[in-house]
Amino acid sequence: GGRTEIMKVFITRRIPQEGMKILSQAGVCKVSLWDSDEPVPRVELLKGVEGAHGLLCLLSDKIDTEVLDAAGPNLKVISTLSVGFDHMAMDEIKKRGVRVGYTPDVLTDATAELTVALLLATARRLPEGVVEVKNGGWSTWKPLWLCGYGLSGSTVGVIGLGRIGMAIARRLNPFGVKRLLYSGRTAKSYAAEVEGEYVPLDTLVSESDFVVVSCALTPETQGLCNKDFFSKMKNTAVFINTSRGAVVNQEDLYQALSSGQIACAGLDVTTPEPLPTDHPLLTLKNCGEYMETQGWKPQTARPHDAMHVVCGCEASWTYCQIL
Ligand SMILES: O=C(O)C(=O)CO
Repeated sequence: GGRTEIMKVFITRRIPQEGMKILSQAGVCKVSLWDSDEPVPRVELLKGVEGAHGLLCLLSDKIDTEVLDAAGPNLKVISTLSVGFDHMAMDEIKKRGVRVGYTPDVLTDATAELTVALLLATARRLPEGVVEVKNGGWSTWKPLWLCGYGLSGSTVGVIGLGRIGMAIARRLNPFGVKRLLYSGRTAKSYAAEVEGEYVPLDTLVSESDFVVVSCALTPETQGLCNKDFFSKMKNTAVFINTSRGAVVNQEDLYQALSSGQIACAGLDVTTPEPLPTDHPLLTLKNCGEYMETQGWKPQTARPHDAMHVVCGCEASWTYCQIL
């Protein structure tokens, strides 16, 4: 047999043993890694990739021209342990003939479950309820206190009906959603399964009671949710983002929440992540990164919503029927 060229592989974080085993059993890799649960510092990344044939990176590593230059001409393949790949300069990587691997689908169910959890928690004001139970704010049951927003009979708008958007739509529909709108670059044939209506973004934003962002971060979606966007939303609308922080202009979101332009927001993603603990968004009761509103106005709740109170064990109350 011929000589086997030894491939230098740099890994930017401590990864599961199974992954390390695959690389070592291949018998052709000389692996070095940043052996920590914390992101590799930039200088160490630049040093670590030097002469590497392969790079295994994470979301937190910006893979740009500088990193590619530092790696040099050996570099053949980059794998990212992530679903998103907005942290990588794809054009530059392709130009250099470097192949890219990623891990689509591993987080589809998890992200969809998290999105539903975040949506329900935000709309039903769970974190606020927990705080009120613990701090004694819950004095007695009050019909108009901590009113929330209901999915039943609502219009849900999904921005980006990809794998994750579809998984979210499938899970939300059984809650009695009346209309499922979606927007994106193209209409999707598979949207029929969730009775999704392909609409222009403006229509989605102005007609939805829940706006769910599940698109990729691209130059087109960067800062998509801005002042203009929030100004078109209903005052009673709930905003949920589980995509990327940079899809949202956070100053504009803060204004929309603090002025009562929109009802509340649940954020799984922010810029930066996590937000500094003194960030204005974290001062709002109507913003969950979980965060609900100083600007909350019971009179803006739709009638059936005023009938639902979430606080401690008290889950709901409906109009009395005459028996
Ligand atoms: O894998 C990704 O893209 C993620 O956002 C993980 O949180």
